[in-house]
Amino acid sequence: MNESLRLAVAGVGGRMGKTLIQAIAETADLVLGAATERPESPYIGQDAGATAGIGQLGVPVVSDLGAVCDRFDVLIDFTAPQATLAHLALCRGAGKRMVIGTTGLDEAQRAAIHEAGGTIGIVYAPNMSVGVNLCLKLLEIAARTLGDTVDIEIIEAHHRHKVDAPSGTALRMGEVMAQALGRDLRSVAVYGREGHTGPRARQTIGFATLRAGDVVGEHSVWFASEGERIEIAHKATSRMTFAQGALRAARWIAHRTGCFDMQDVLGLRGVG
Ligand SMILES: NC(=O)C1=CN([C@@H]2O[C@H](COP(=O)(O)OP(=O)(O)OC[C@H]3O[C@@H](n4cnc5c(N)ncnc54)[C@H](OP(=O)(O)O)[C@@H]3O)[C@@H](O)[C@H]2O)C=CC1
Ligand SMILES: O=C(O)C1=N[C@H](C(=O)O)C[C@H](O)C1
Repeated sequence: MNESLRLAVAGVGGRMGKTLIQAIAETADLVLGAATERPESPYIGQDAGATAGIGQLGVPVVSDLGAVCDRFDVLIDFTAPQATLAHLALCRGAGKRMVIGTTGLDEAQRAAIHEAGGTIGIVYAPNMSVGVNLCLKLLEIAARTLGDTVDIEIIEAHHRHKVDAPSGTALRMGEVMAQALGRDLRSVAVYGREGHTGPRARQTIGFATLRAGDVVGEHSVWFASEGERIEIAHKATSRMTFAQGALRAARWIAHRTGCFDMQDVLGLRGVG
């Protein structure tokens, strides 16, 4: 009989951390081996199941990931950039695989993750939902087909607690479309407009950010020309969709080395 894949979840007190604990507890082939939080967190010492509101799982929340490295095979990390980088160093040293969902990382931090893929297996994606990853493929095809005949605008909305903007997903959407169009996102991105902006330049890719209430995550891309507009949109209504994607990624990376994203996990790379 196959042994269960042992997972660790970092940031169990967070919105995604709690959802991940619930998802793992409902899954037969995966087992929670370790759970972490910040040293100052009130959840330290509590049972991870209690933290997630599902009763006892027999896994205490600890602050030192290094001390529990022998209890898991894959770490799932939806925390914050600095925490993720610290966890990356530990997992690299201990030869543990990672699924990273944290957004808001700078270029150097992203490069460090890709570099660690030379040693361990990592799935790193700003959005783990199947729907969003399918949308990324549709956006690539739409951008390639419509080319310079349309204005492209990305609109995203999230809950009031989100700390980074634009969302990691919106930025990835911009990267995918810029690449399909042979543009460099760093030179064509426009992050909001104010005052006398002048008319819009065709090559630009605009970003608009909304933060309000409890919105889980919504992304919509406009391809607009004179006389018509195409919209490709995705609305997440439950964080469980991200958690299920992360578990799928954990199973997929369990026996691989290298840095991948959800396009690889879902077999979408090179499609279209
Ligand atoms: N890729 C994807 O599909 C998705 C990505 N995300 C991203 O995931 C990240 C987390 O989102 P969300 O759950 O909403 O955020 P939360 O702020 O609710 O959760 C993050 C948790 O990580 C904890 N944390 C911070 N530092 C450490 C540390 N050193 N060790 C352990 N835990 C730590 C935080 O503790 P404290 O609050 O005490 O600081 C908090 O409990 C964000 O970057 C978000 O954009 C979110 C959803 C989907
Ligand atoms: O912070 C969130 O909540 C989310 N963050 C991700 C992002 O920045 O793209 C993904 C998802 O939309 C939810």
